[in-house]
Amino acid sequence: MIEAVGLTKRYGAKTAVYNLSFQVRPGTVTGFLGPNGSGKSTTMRMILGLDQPTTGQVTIGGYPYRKLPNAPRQVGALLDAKAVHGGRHARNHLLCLAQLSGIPARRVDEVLGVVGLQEVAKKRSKGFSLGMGQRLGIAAALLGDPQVLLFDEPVNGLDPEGILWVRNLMKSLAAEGRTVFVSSHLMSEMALTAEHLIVIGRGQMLADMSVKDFISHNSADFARVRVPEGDVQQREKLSAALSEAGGQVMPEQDGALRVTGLPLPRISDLAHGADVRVWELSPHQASLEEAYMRMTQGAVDYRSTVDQRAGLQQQLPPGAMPQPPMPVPGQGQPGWYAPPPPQQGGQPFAMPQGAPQGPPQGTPNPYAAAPAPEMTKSANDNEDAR
Ligand SMILES: Nc1ncnc2c1ncn2[C@@H]1O[C@H](COP(=O)(O)OP(=O)(O)OP(=O)(O)O)[C@@H](O)[C@H]1O
Repeated sequence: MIEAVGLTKRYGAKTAVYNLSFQVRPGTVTGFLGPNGSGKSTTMRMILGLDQPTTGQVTIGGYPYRKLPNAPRQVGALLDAKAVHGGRHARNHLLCLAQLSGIPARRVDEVLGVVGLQEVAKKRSKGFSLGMGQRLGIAAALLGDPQVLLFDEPVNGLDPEGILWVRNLMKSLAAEGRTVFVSSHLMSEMALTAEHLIVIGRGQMLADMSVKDFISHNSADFARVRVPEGDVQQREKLSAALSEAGGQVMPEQDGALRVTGLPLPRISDLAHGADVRVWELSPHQASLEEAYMRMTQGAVDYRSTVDQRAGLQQQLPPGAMPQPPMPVPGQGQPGWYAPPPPQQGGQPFAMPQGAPQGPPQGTPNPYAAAPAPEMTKSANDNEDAR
């Protein structure tokens, strides 16, 4: 099991990870989600002892990585698929790693088979495609047959078949009782791969719950109702009738109304009662990706100016109220999104039991005063910070 308690990492003035507490349990795939720059890689580096936490701690099986007996046999990781000696054959690369960790050479051929690189085992890795590089990185992670596996964005650059392969590999590793921690910024992919989710934004915990709970909390049913095109009066009349009956009504980009809190037959009756002609009345479910985007909306560091100016996010019809962004815990933003109450096995915005609930004493929350940056950051800022 991986356990983080109050994990915080600062690089100078930049706080990459703030007060993260979570557990990653064996026997399941745990997805680690967050937008670009949210602190996933930094967290993984701290788990692997490649970066020292500023405060807090993270352990694997009760030990910090650097104190873990026979670490390469216990923990395998794919952090950066490009971090290989490009001049070496794939097999030689793995052989070097195996020798360093006292792993027998036959295991190299085994893992080359597992990742499907036998045919190119004697090719130099600098000629590898991104997908082949990912496979080689996964092979390296599997070398020591470890019980704990960390994969940072393992499906990057893979084609659909490769993505399916990674998905099944992660699941089978977990089914063997291993601890599998996989980072991604794609909710849709994680929903298919993981059983448990840890979602962070700007280095802070946004959700720690099972995928099942995430789905039931976030994919609310709603109805879409459409009146004859351009008939604003009819639409307003219907909207008023539905609201009066206790429905929540939101105008959509294309002029339809999104209604929650009322069953379809009731909506139909209310429209009939209000003498409004309906062109469409259909049931829908908000997608998980949508829920994830909403959850991390206030915690995105890098956003296109085109996105902001032209409003690539859904354009609302005249008169509609835009939704304020999702508050990041500790940022003190007013929020419309009330996380649902904790349920069995699910703790939105929660810390695992026994972990500190607030920031460590004497550690001010670096996000408390800083509002979410409105301006676009360039990728160079990111590089400079490094
Ligand atoms: N060595 C470093 N020095 C300074 N800042 C850093 C360093 N490493 C990371 N950061 C900053 O910390 C923040 C978190 O970065 P990190 O790479 O952990 O995020 P991430 O969630 O893995 O992002 P991505 O999905 O883009 O890989 C970023 O703002 C990044 O610029």
